[in-house]
Amino acid sequence: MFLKTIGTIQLNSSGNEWGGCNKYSNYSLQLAKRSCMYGQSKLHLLHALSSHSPGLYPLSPVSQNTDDCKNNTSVESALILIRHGESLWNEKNLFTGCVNVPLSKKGVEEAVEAGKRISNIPVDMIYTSSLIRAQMTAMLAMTEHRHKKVPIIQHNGSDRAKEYWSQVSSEETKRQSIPVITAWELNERMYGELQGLNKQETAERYGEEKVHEWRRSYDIPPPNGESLEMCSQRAVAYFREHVEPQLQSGKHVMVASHANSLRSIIMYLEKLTPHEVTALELPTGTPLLYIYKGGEFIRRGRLVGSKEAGVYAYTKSLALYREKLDELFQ
Ligand SMILES: O=C(O)[C@@H](CO)OP(=O)(O)O
Repeated sequence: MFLKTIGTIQLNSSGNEWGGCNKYSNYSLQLAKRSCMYGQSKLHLLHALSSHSPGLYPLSPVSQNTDDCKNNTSVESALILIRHGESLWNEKNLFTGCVNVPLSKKGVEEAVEAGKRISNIPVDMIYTSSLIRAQMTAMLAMTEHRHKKVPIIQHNGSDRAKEYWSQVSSEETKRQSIPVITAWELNERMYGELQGLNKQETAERYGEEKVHEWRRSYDIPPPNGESLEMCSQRAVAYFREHVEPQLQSGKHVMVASHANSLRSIIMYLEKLTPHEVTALELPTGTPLLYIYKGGEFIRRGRLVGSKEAGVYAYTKSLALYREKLDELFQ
């Protein structure tokens, strides 16, 4: 039912005007253009694109007044959600959960392909789970981004690691970087005693219905594992506490995560019921784009589609961003 809903979404390219931080960005671009006219290098234009969101790196504190931020309809930011590409255990049809399995060759190709689809969408910050398949996906996708910023995984082992090991001493290098935050809260649901078992064999042993219940019901956990509801309690809480404030401050964010952690986040974004979420399936390596504005998340484009244009309907501001990339990197 959910997929059907997605399929009927009306694509609208004449959408929302970008404001807030993006006005800042447009202003920077105008300044940069003027600098170019006066014979200075294209580097200025690059600076302007880099400062799309001011105070990007190190992470700037966002407003404490969440209600003000939420209601601020002049701020509009992009949120990309992406499930990792196929992993070596997806390939073997094994329950994976929190086991830290890398991408398969096909998964690597899916991540690169996903990167092409989002290559014209601004990305200021990346959040991934602590699992390598999500991190590989994000890193590989960013190799295709036209802006060519460098994603830098932030150390998070200790306060010293956070503050000292991740230091970068050049402002220009910082501007050309994208901070990547890893969080265990975005990990795949813990599949308990099913981890490492073959999905088909498990269905034959316990019955299709039981296994489907473990895999897709909202509140029934697999043996000694997490239900979607339990997974959602940590993943959605993390999203609300860490990702949403960045969007509210005008930053464009990509979240690379997993089938079930993302199902729970999408359930929250789209206000799905526990019944509706049971029908939500996310293919590997397929990015989804949302626009955040005035406390609302608006999905742009469809869940499936082989071409960038088929996946995303650009807002005016996204189109402007793309135009500037064209100018820079033709
Ligand atoms: O094995 C897993 O970790 C997940 C995602 O691949 O499987 P399922 O589709 O059963 O939620």
